[in-house]
Amino acid sequence: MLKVSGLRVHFHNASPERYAVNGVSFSLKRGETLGIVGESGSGKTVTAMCVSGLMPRGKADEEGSILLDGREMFSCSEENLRRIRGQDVGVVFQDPMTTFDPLCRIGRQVEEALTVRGIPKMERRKRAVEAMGLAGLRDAEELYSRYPYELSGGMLQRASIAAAMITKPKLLICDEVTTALDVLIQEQILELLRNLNEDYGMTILFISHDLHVVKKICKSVLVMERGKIVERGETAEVFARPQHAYTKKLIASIPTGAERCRAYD
Ligand SMILES: Nc1ncnc2c1ncn2[C@@H]1O[C@H](COP(=O)(O)OP(=O)(O)OP(=O)(O)O)[C@@H](O)[C@H]1O
Repeated sequence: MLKVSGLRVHFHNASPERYAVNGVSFSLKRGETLGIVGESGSGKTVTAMCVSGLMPRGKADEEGSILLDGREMFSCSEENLRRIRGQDVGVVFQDPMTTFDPLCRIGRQVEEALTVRGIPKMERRKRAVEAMGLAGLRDAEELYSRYPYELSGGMLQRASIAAAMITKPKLLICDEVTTALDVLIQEQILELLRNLNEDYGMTILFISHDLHVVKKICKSVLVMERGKIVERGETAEVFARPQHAYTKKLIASIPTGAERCRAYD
């Protein structure tokens, strides 16, 4: 479904030899869950932005190929990219607090991808309530009319997943979606994503700096360091037998369960 080949990205304001992404290739089959892990600045988000067609125009040189269902993303017009994003690719970001406009009711924002496609109001509302329910928001009908400040961080993240899912995209890209949430809420969001994958066959590209989180949701994983993939494989296998020194370092930096709990005491 997704085939990325020789992706290279160089920001115009970076030094000539510094590539944000430097020769990344991978593919993703329908229904798979693939994680991308790596430290801050390793190129995970830039890779995801290229795949979702969100790279800011005129700021970087991009090379390589990204085929989404056989369609080359790099040759798409801005309008087509917007359509693909609204229809085939859903994206969820780290901070649900900044995803939503504080002055606009939640339901209206969840259904935005349908608004731009000209779907009538009643149909939009019905589908927004459905998507919010699917994302595990109870009383979705009532929450539809609430404002963002009336929802907790976990509820807002569920609402942003609902917004990304409303068009039933083929691919859901999750960029650090649990990072801003506390441990219990993290678990609930991971469970929601697991269900979306298992029950609805949703294909997920899951980006995180935290291998521990990736292990819980992704069947396979790519490890990125300084713009390159240094290791890839089944997540369980990479965990059990990491080959690259950088992967070993990432695994060693994962806090134990007890340490994670203490951090939230
Ligand atoms: N708009 C931009 N302009 C210039 N350089 C950028 C821009 N966005 C990202 N970069 C650079 O690209 C490189 C990769 O960044 P990227 O955001 O993909 O890293 P990351 O692995 O996702 O880390 P983080 O988790 O901190 O976002 C970094 O060196 C970063 O400074």
